[in-house]
Amino acid sequence: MPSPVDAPILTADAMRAAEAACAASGTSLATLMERAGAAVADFAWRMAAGNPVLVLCGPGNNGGDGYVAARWLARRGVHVRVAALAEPASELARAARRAWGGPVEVLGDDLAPAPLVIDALFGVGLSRPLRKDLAARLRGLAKRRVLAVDVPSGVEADGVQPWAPALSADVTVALGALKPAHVLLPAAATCGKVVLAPIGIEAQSSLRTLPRYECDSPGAAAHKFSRGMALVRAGPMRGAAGLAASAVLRAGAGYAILSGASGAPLSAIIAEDGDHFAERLADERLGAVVIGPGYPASDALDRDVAAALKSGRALVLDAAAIVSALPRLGGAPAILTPHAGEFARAFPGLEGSKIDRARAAASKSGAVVIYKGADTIVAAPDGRIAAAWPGCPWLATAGTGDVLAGACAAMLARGDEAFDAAVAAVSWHISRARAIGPGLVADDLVRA
Ligand SMILES: NC(=O)C1=CN([C@@H]2O[C@H](COP(=O)(O)OP(=O)(O)OC[C@H]3O[C@@H](n4cnc5c(N)ncnc54)[C@H](OP(=O)(O)O)[C@@H]3O)[C@@H](O)[C@H]2O)[C@@H](O)CC1
Ligand SMILES: Nc1ncnc2c1ncn2[C@@H]1O[C@H](COP(=O)(O)OP(=O)(O)O)[C@@H](O)[C@H]1O
Ligand SMILES: [K+]
Repeated sequence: MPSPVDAPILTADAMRAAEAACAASGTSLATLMERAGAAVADFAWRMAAGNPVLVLCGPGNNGGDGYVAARWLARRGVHVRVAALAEPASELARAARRAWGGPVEVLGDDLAPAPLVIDALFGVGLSRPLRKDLAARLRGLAKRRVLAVDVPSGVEADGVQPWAPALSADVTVALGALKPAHVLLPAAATCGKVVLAPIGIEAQSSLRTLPRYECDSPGAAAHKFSRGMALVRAGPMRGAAGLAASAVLRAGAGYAILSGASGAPLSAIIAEDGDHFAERLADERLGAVVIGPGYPASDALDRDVAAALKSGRALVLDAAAIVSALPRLGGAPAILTPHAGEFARAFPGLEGSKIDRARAAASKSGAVVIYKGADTIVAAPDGRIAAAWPGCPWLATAGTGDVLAGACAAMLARGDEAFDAAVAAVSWHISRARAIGPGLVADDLVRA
């Protein structure tokens, strides 16, 4: 289910800093917790639809949010029970429990379930995986509707550790901002629908979810060259380059040239056999060049990559062209589009979450990196990052990456700077895939 659009994503440390800044500017943490619990209660009230609710509270402030939510639900007439894993360990959580004032059951093996379970056991403060006995007890509550407070308990918020929650959520209420775990696998797949409760925190972040894709119509005075010209270099597997060239046109550029192929899937593409690549690279109207789709590592690829780099054009480098170009990029405007295998070859030894690794790759290469996959991350060398979860799983089929490379070139040729072009291309790709849905093959993405 789509995440909130263009929403801030904060790590646990950044969240704590935002929380502290909020406190320093006069909004107490107790107020934030009150807002958080009230927001959770609001979503829970709608989800429960009149049915009883069971709130599971942990020892920290995530548990504190749970006690507050229970109080608000009871006030709205919901039949709500609370079960605690342990005594509250923070002053805020203790106060929230006192204010709840109702009975607190023990989260033991014999705990009776309820149609809606609110998971307020652990949030961003989780410091280790869930104990096996607790995980087993929680699994006994599965098959109920689950609303997770901030993150499903057991998930590490920064998305570095692959720890699994015992209960997958139907809805996760992200407090103040999204966390990396909401947009990175494996955790993201356990969050269900993620909704954002702003709670009044100033959540500034250069790490955000994808904006909505918006396609501007060409201006009334547009012509094919003003809409942008892109050149796709074909390797031995012509079909891949043909998909990329088709995507150049479908994603909104006005003119596509396929160099090194005698035919193209669309008649509108200028297909050129023979060696006119260098000549085309010199065309002043050229806005972007794609190399890599269907072009395995070879001396010929290295020569073409070198020529493209020398031309100073904005480049989209896919597959083997990424490793070929990397040592020679030198700050040239470029978008790299590696999938996981290509990323590991191009950027070995990086650590941290997928976001951390994408950020490091962009900073190291000086290029915009689209680290593809079900949880695609777009990273710019200046630190801007866009997270594309959830994508469209129907894209897991051959040739869709070639289409994405062509779409990147279209956005560059239309005049976007590299990060904006990459973000627009990823949004275009996913929105198109969603519109097609079941049975999608890569060619469908570039049909009318
Ligand atoms: N940011 C904001 O603006 C706001 C944040 N708010 C809320 O606060 C949440 C963060 O609260 P938090 O920092 O108190 O941490 P939390 O997640 O409750 O857990 C820490 C406790 O769990 C324990 N513990 C850890 N791992 C464990 C394990 N595997 N198994 C067992 N125990 C384990 C740990 O103990 P220890 O590690 O010391 O043993 C400690 O006692 C945040 O997610 C949001 O819901 C809102 O209230 C208001 C605005
Ligand atoms: N499970 C998935 N869910 C969403 N998107 C996916 C999934 N698997 C792959 N994709 C997307 O599909 C595309 C596949 O690209 P790639 O692996 O390069 O394929 P190819 O080289 O065959 O074109 C990428 O844009 C990737 O993000
Ligand atoms: K939780």
